[in-house]
Amino acid sequence: MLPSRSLAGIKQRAFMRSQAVRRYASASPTAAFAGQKGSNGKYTVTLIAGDGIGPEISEAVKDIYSAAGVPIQWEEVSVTPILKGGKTVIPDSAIESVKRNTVALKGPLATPIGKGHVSLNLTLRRTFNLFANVRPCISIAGFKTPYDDVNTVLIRENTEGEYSGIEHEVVNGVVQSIKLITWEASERVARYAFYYAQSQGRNRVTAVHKANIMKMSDGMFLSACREVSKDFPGIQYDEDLLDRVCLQIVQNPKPYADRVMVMPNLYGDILSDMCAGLIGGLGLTPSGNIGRDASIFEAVHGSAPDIAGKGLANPTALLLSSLMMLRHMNLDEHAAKIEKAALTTIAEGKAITGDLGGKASTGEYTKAIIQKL
Ligand SMILES: NC(=O)C1=CN([C@@H]2O[C@H](COP(=O)(O)OP(=O)(O)OC[C@H]3O[C@@H](n4cnc5c(N)ncnc54)[C@H](O)[C@@H]3O)[C@@H](O)[C@H]2O)C=CC1
Ligand SMILES: O=C(O)CCC(=O)C(=O)O
Repeated sequence: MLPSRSLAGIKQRAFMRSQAVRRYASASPTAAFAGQKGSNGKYTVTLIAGDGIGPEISEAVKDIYSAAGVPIQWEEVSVTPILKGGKTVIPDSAIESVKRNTVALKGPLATPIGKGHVSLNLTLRRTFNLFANVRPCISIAGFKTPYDDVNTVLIRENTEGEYSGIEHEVVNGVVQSIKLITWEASERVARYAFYYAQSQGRNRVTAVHKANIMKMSDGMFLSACREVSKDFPGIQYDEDLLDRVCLQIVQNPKPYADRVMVMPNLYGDILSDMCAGLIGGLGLTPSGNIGRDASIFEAVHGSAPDIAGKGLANPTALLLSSLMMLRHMNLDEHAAKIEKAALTTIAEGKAITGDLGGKASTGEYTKAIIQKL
């Protein structure tokens, strides 16, 4: 089915136009937050602390939120996988919590390499049909990196593609991994990317692909993007090859400023780590997994086992992810206050973590942010 101009779609476009432009925004027309404050005046948000550095950076976010008086109470759940009917699944209590609260903040979850249980990150995205993964990558003013003008947003299809998890051995020594692309998921993420661009004042959407090689799968992804682009005449649309984008953005990120790039799953995973390198590393890049019934916010980075438990982790990426969450919950004032304190702390450079060239521990950096609130 090709996308149509429904009344609901027109209403949503009007709604999104009325939204203010915000830096780490989630722009989620399909998952408008409908949570209610409890009798204590607070919203309940699910917290999955995660593995490796997850507990340390989650603690930092909790401390900053307490100090800033954010009206949120955390419902901490464990996602330690359990075996059910021969399958690895996430405990029902965690699933129920996310369903009930419709928003969650998630620390990184480790996945065994080449063996063991399936990725719980991917399981969560599939369980809640979190179809768009929004990954803003924006230079931090005052923090010196080779470029100071990176300002792009990657939107990654988040439920299928190369991460469909359909793998099998055909015969001994021959394995097959299926890249599944559907029109429905491609159209849905493309539409979200255009909504996002429109609501955030970004005037261009680029579909990133390898349809020269994967003519049918990426070819259909592009067709879906082209169809959706017709509904957004005010937004420029173009297409570019993934390898060219990688080369060009590391040589000169300026032409990619103010645009949104939408792409299949794996490309978004890799390109977002590469873009993180342009602004100072994985300690700085947030993301939001957006769905219709729930949204889960998490850093782009993983569990960083090499530094876990040493007080070296930079909590900024998780903190900025949580600010996307606050904006999704219409708690913009709280988000703006915390964002200013964090970005000023980084720009000052006196109390920054080792990954940014500083000497501060996670705790010292957290305290410096709290002092600025
Ligand atoms: N969404 C998620 O939960 C993700 C989970 N993972 C999982 O995480 C585990 C580790 O993956 P890696 O490939 O090592 O990637 P990673 O992102 O955990 O670490 C890559 C490098 O960046 C550094 N780093 C990452 N976050 C940092 C932070 N906040 N502060 C300071 N330095 C930071 C690490 O120390 C490491 O040197 C794997 O099991 C992987 O599957 C990986 C990516 C995303
Ligand atoms: O699930 C994992 O362990 C890695 C996932 C990942 O890198 C991502 O999709 O962001």
